[in-house]
Amino acid sequence: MKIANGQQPLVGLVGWRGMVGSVLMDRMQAEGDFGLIEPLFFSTSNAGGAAPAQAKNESKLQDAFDIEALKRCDVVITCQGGDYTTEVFPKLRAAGWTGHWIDAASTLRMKDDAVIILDPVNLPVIRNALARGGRNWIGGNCTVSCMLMGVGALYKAGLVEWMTTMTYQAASGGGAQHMRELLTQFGTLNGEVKDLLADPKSAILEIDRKVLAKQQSLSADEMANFGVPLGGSLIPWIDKDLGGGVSREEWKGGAETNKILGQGAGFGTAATPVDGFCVRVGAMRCHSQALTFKLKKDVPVAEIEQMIAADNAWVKVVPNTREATLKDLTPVAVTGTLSIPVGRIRKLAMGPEYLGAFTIGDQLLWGAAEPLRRMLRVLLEA
Ligand SMILES: NC(=O)C1=CN([C@@H]2O[C@H](COP(=O)(O)OP(=O)(O)OC[C@H]3O[C@@H](n4cnc5c(N)ncnc54)[C@H](OP(=O)(O)O)[C@@H]3O)[C@@H](O)[C@H]2O)C=CC1
Ligand SMILES: N[C@@H](CC(=O)OP(=O)(O)O)C(=O)O
Repeated sequence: MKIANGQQPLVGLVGWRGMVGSVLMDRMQAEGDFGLIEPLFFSTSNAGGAAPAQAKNESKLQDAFDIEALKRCDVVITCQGGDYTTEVFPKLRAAGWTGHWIDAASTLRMKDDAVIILDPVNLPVIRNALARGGRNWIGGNCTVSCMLMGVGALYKAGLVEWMTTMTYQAASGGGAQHMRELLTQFGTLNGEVKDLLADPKSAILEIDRKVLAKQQSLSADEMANFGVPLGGSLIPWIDKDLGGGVSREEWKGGAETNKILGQGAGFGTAATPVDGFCVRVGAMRCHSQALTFKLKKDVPVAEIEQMIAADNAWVKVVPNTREATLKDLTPVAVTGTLSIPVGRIRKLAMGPEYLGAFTIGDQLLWGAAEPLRRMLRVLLEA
């Protein structure tokens, strides 16, 4: 990125103190990104307040709705959410701003002039768009990004005829309040049967009955975010109802996977069918997925494992044994790391072209923050 007078590019950060934004700040700090930019911190609630320690010359928080302040930036990175993007982005472009917009929200993902960024998977798509003057870079859906970081190799090799993904998505996907609600529910349920649990002679069916009665009588406040109990249960619907029995999260699986791969928006002739069910479970911040592939030909499992393992620096093939699975293929093992384990890789009973796999990713890292900071690096190196 060429900046006049050899100065460092002015990078506006919006949403930096939220959950995704805090993970982004940590990663930018860890990777030395702040050494390469002049950060300008924005706020929707505290303009004029003190910017965080990473600030250099610009020590005051700017108003995130001030178009003139945003226009100063060479790059804006936002994790503030879709409502903010909907309100501010069109005004900023209408005001003639030609800088780069990097965004975690889904609002702009399917726009023709936006690229869904996941550079270990689609750097050629990103570079192509950059060469054609692209300016809008949008992080993908967390589930899709984590899935492609794991098994993108099979798509790159042109091996996938179709894929189903059955997801087990963490509470964090709904936001910070959802994580709190899940933990509060677990605490409430535990409190309900604490005495019985402490007594090894108590009847488990009595404990079960009391837990169910509590789950079924939670107050509206205790399930304000999920709408139903999640602790000790699950919710097989995520995001809006698109009609036809399809949830928006499920639709994103096909639409975004194909767009990331540069195969159109999921419905063209070049598109690979991707579909399945998205389920919220009581995990904290890792999304897990059971995948079924129909391959275009029979490829030996050892060859598939090699392809997956060689695809990028973060994917890790977990041997399909009970011991390795329990050790390395759980949300608890993956949380807080950039590692994308892919395990349970085996041919299914339906035939040699049917392949099963299970993968997990931290939905705040590869699922949200990491592709954003890596896109900034792509721009800085361009
Ligand atoms: N959560 C997720 O899993 C994913 C989220 N995204 C996208 O990122 C967006 C932001 O998500 P998320 O980070 O979870 O949202 P948060 O609610 O954690 O943060 C959003 C904003 O809320 C304001 N805020 C108000 N109170 C607080 C507080 N107590 N602590 C921190 N911030 C506060 C901050 O703005 P201010 O400083 O201006 O007051 C902050 O930037 C989503 O709307 C979505 O578009 C994308 C992928 C995954
Ligand atoms: N919908 C995801 C989280 C998310 O923010 O997705 P998106 O960026 O596609 O809106 C989940 O609930 O797990």
